[in-house]
Amino acid sequence: MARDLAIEAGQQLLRLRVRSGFEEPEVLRTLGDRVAHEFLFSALGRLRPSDSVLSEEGRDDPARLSARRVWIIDPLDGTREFSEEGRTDWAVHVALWENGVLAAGAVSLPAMGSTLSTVDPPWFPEERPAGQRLRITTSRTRPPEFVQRMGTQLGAEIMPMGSAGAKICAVLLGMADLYVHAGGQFEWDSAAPVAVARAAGMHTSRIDGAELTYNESDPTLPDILVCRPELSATLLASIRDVADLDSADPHAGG
Ligand SMILES: Nc1ncnc2c1ncn2[C@@H]1O[C@H](COP(=O)(O)O)[C@@H](OP(=O)(O)O)[C@H]1O
Ligand SMILES: [Mg+2]
Repeated sequence: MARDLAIEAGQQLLRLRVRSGFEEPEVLRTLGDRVAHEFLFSALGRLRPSDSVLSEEGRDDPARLSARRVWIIDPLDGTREFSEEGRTDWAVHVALWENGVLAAGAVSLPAMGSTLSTVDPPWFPEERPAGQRLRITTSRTRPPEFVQRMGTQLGAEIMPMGSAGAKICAVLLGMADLYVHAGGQFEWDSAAPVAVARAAGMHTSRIDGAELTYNESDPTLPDILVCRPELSATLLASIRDVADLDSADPHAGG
């Protein structure tokens, strides 16, 4: 169901882009957030009336804190990129949190014509090609301040991209080796792609190695590392070297 809903919301967003054009990016961004949220929120209300919903675009209903099942959705992740003609790095995220764990999730990448989900998580090759440089994907507009130092230390290539979901899918599809973010983010930015990444066997954690947890009373989740499992120890050590983890402000936004 998460996958079907993410696909349908994505189709609506593609049609909206065609109808509106790109002359007024701010209007397109506002409409995109609203159209996708309204579709998902009403579909979940109809299909799963007893469940709670935590959405980037909705009011935070405190009932979710005592609910057994909570849908954590980002109706349009990569809103900025959605409003730029020709860009494909935006996504729809639908995740189900159940009794403390992410039970299911789907990320649709409508402009790429693809959807990744926990139903059939992508397979990734057991080994990276020998001698290949590491590829770090990170935010186009708000990369962590330490990412250039990390790249230098690891001799890695930096691949800026929009949307947390699109970046995690890039790692899952072998287009990048890791996604790192710090400085601010929310549960809806990562819940669905992290569900898929875990199902595929990827490492997912905070940048200090702590577990990512969802449906917390404060939905901020400011930093994340997603990578191939065999890289996690090296990457967490590199982040410890180049980032000032003690001064990281968990409530930084922007
Ligand atoms: N410093 C920050 N504070 C709050 N949210 C942030 C952030 N940096 C990134 N994000 C959010 O994380 C998502 C991916 O960001 P990016 O494209 O820069 O990698 C975006 O979601 P939305 O597009 O749903 O708003 C963006 O708003
Ligand atoms: Mg988002």
